[in-house]
Amino acid sequence: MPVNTDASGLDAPEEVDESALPINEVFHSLQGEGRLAGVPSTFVRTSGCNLRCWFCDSYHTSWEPTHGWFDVADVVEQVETHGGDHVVVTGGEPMIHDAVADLLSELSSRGYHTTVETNGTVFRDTAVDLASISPKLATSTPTAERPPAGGDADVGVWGDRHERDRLDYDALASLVEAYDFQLKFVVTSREDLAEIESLVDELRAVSSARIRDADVLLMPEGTTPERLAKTRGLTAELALEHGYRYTPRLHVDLWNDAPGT
Ligand SMILES: C[S@@+](CC[C@H](N)C(=O)[O-])C[C@H]1O[C@@H](n2cnc3c(N)ncnc32)[C@H](O)[C@@H]1O
Ligand SMILES: Nc1nc2[nH]cc(C(=O)O)c2c(=O)[nH]1
Ligand code: SF4
Ligand SMILES: [Mg+2]
Repeated sequence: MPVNTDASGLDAPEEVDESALPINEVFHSLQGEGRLAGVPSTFVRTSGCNLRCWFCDSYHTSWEPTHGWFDVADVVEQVETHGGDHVVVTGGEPMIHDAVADLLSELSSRGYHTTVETNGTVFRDTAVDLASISPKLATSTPTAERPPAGGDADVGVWGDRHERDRLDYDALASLVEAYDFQLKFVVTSREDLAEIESLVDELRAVSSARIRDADVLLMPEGTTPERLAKTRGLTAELALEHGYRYTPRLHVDLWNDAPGT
């Protein structure tokens, strides 16, 4: 499915019904991140996000959302053309959309293994085989010194909103209690480790789920092999220091994070 260039925002046209989703792209690739890294998977990328990480590798779903509106049935049809049995629903933030719950249960009823890539701020009761949760750390917040990587959008209003909304322990607790999960943190700085440790401790305290250190994955920040070459050493070091897991970004190593990969 081609990327739609309607960048006018996320308001659905009048004629679009509630079962429609803003879709940025559907493509087949290898899962590049996390404990299913290397598994051939079809990716459904919704558009629109409630946060604005400065480093967002999907700028065209957050800072400048582009999309077309498609019914759940059309999206499922697109997925079926790619074959395979693993689907990754990502974004943008897929869980902000009501219709994503229908998409996931429809995919599941057709026998697909479903992963949701989510920032962990919204819980939905649906069919998720792996909740791949990436809570956002203080170092993700856009500032004048850390403007968005993809363009020159104004960080003022979004900096405050991102900082206010990036962590929701009720949503995080519901996600880890309801689903098999991984907690996948983007690392940009040594100071991230203390925040990750206290966040995981707090989540252990407020949820009934068992959270093992092996469920916590540290991922280097970067959308190019050159940038990853700079961030992965520190990320591996912090993973070893605490006993957390390290995850690579295979799609960046292999394909430079090009669209459709
Ligand atoms: C684009 S996000 C979409 C899903 C959801 N909004 C989220 O942030 O989890 C997919 C994954 O890419 C990660 N990510 C985004 N930009 C990144 C970057 N520059 N380097 C490393 N990981 C990044 C996110 O943390 C998340 O795990
Ligand atoms: N190959 C590949 N693996 C991925 N894992 C998570 C991705 C995402 O953008 O959510 C992603 C992606 O964009 N491409
Ligand atoms: S939460 Fe995810 S999609 Fe939203 S800005 Fe951050 S990385 Fe991008
Ligand atoms: Mg990506």
